[in-house]
Amino acid sequence: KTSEFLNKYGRTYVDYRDPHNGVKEIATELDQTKIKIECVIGRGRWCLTVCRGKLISGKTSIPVAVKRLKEGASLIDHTNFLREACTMAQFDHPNIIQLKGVVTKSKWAMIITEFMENGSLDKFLQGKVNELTASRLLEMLRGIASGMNYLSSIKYIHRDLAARNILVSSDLVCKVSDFGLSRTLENDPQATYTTQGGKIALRWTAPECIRFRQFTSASDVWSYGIVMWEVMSYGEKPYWDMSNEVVTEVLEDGYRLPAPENCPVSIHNLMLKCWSYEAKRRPHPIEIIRTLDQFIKQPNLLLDTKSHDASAPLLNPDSPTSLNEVSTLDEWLDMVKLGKYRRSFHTNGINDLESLVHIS
Ligand SMILES: Cc1ccc(-c2c(C)sc(NC(=O)CCCC(=O)O)c2C(N)=O)cc1C
Repeated sequence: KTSEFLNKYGRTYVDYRDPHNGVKEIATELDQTKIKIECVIGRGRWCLTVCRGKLISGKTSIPVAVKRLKEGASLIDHTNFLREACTMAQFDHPNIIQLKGVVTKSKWAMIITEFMENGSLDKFLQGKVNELTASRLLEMLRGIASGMNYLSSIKYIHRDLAARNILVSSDLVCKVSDFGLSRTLENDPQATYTTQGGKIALRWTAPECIRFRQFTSASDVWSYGIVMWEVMSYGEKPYWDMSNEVVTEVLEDGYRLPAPENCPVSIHNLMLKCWSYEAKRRPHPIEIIRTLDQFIKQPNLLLDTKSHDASAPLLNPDSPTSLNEVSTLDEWLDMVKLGKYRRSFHTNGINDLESLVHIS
């Protein structure tokens, strides 16, 4: 059905304005009696649950995940819910979560997908700190880049690429998830309101989206760069406990996240390219795939100097940072234009050059 649809409409994505009708056209209506719910694995808003279950077909059954929406849910919840199904039904790629079908003819509306045993990527990595090889991490990143490239090829802009919205299968294949909702970001706990009233996950969002709401596939590439940083730092929170205001300021001043601990400089350089202020200077997803393929096939290319400490201050790749040229911390802060963050350094116990040298 999906391939017919995409052939009929070409490789472009269709944004269903009325998913209540669209879902019948594009998604497979499953027989509710063939879905056996086993347990709840997650809860969204009061009306939404995510369950593990089995989809029975003939004598066999396959593990599935089931998002269920209660009958009493609002029209907006129902519309968002079915929009996610309409969106997923149009995708067909190994790194995009696969829709098995929907149930719309019961008191619970359901979206049924493949079961992703290892759950969300951020939590998976937080439980595996320093346990995965660099090539495994790069393979995961390559899969996500491949999924992002596919979305870009059918003109779908995700708007909320983040490790929390990537799912991990039992064999560690990463798949992009969380569609439909990314139109509104309503349910993303990391999303906050901008001064103009929009809702975005600021730490993952390109500057032009924050300032002008200009979401494009190039702004998805910025978010992908943050996902790269999350993966290489095993699920660390981007910009740590810096406030959203300070994050916005440091980015405008040209600062970027430093390389995570043990992250090869060449991988960090790829992140920095994804964080080019100008959208047109960011790499196309296909370039990202080719670069990662090179590093996976020739790991010796990664034997460049590794970053030795994750707590180094945010990098401004264009400014001098030599400590030989100053005699006090305040002089150094002014030299690297970090004077306005003096308080943050002091509250974090960095009061003199000695303590600064220690962290860097
Ligand atoms: C439409 C859709 C999108 C995503 C999912 C989904 C989650 C939101 S979370 C999870 N899988 C896990 O968390 C695995 C947990 C393992 C365990 O605790 O036993 C999935 C998923 N697809 O597997 C679900 C749907 C329906």
